[in-house]
Amino acid sequence: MSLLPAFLDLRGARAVIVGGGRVALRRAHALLRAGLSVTVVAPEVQAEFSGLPVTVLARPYAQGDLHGAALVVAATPDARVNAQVVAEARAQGSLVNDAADAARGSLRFAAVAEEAGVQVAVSTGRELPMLAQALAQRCAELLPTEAQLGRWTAQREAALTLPEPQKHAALDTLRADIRRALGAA
Ligand SMILES: C[C@@]1(CC(=O)O)c2cc3[nH]c(cc4nc(cc5[nH]c(cc(n2)[C@H]1CCC(=O)O)[C@@](C)(CC(=O)O)[C@@H]5CCC(=O)O)C(CC(=O)O)=C4CCC(=O)O)c(CCC(=O)O)c3CC(=O)O
Ligand SMILES: NC(=O)C1=CN([C@@H]2O[C@H](COP(=O)(O)OP(=O)(O)OC[C@H]3O[C@@H](n4cnc5c(N)ncnc54)[C@H](O)[C@@H]3O)[C@@H](O)[C@H]2O)C=CC1
Repeated sequence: MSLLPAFLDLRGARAVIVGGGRVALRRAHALLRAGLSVTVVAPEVQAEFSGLPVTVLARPYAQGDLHGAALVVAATPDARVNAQVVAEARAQGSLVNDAADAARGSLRFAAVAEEAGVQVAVSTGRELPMLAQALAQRCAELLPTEAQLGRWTAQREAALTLPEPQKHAALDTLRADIRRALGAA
């Protein structure tokens, strides 16, 4: 069995992060980049949170804090608290990540390479973040520039307006150009 590789559009959805440490901060950045509205619940939060557009509830997690959250992250060092968060999230049908024990949650975070909307996300299917990061870094070296993406997109759109068999030929040429640029056989 493998995980479902998918990219979620959760713009505007509510996310709750329980815990305010280094891991919570990384998760907050990822969720904000994806347009979610983030609330952090933790008695103490990293100073960097004050510069982010997040709502901070400066207290320990309590049952009910996850109400209305489409996505939940449990990122405290206390396995019992994380388990309560995962249970509440699952009971209300939210996606949930347990930062200390990924197998308990329904969502794992990936290492990501990104350029102008092209995203390559790596999961190792286990807990080997250094491999995920190294793979994402290699992928980042292959990502086309925004200008190149613009040219290829325009080329494809122009090809789609052609009648057959010119359309087919133009798409084949573009496919070959892209594969050559990326060093794909
Ligand atoms: C299962 C998973 C969590 C999930 O997604 O549910 C997980 C688990 C664990 N990570 C640990 C440690 C660290 N992880 C990082 C960094 C990243 N970790 C990420 C993903 C994942 N980490 C998921 C699996 C990914 C996969 O393998 O496919 C990345 C890719 C994405 C992200 O977190 O945003 C992100 C790079 C972000 C970037 O580069 O931007 C650093 C910092 C660093 O390296 O700089 C450290 C500290 C150094 C170290 O200890 O290595 C520990 C030990 C904890 C302990 O000490 O107890 C566990 C738990 C365990 O292994 O039990
Ligand atoms: N997935 C990953 O990449 C990694 C996961 N981890 C795991 O994630 C957990 C958190 O790691 P860090 O962020 O480094 O920890 P940290 O020690 O920097 O921060 C812990 C945070 O949890 C908060 N907290 C403690 N009890 C709480 C409660 N009852 N309710 C709400 N908040 C509470 C603290 O106030 C603090 O903000 C660790 O247990 C570790 O096992 C650690 C490193 C990487």
